[in-house]
Amino acid sequence: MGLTIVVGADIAGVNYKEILKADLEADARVAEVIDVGVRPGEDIDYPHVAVEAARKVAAGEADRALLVCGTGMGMAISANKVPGIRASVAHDSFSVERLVLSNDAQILTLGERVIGLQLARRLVREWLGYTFDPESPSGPKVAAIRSYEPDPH
Ligand SMILES: O=C[C@H](O)[C@H](O)COP(=O)(O)O
Repeated sequence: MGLTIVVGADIAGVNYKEILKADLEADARVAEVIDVGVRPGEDIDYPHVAVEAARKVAAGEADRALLVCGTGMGMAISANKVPGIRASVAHDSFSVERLVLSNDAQILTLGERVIGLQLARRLVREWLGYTFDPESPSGPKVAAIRSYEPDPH
């Protein structure tokens, strides 16, 4: 079964978001892409977009989210306010791998003002290929993160 992925951006990340969204829609591993904005030309501050996307993931409406702002940092900080969400910026191949395989993060954030477009596209392609294994040595560490949630589950 294909992945359902939420995409979102602020005004600083919307150009990459539109391109990455098209890449995701063309990828056979993706069943559905949910775009929470912004639309090109629209200006909504990144925390609102990040939390809307993260809530969809936390509610089980989507498997993952890809969020783009100027640096990726504000999107990650904001998304992590939603209980159960693990989000981080990752701008290199190894970090993207470990974000899923070590940290079971559901949200990848990218910075349009930091990395080139072709690297961003490559990283998103790679990101789709990773699946966390709860039986791996990283499993208990992620369980430990979850144990600090206000409502551990
Ligand atoms: O993390 C924040 C993002 O980079 C955002 O796109 C830009 O935020 P700023 O306008 O506050 O620098």
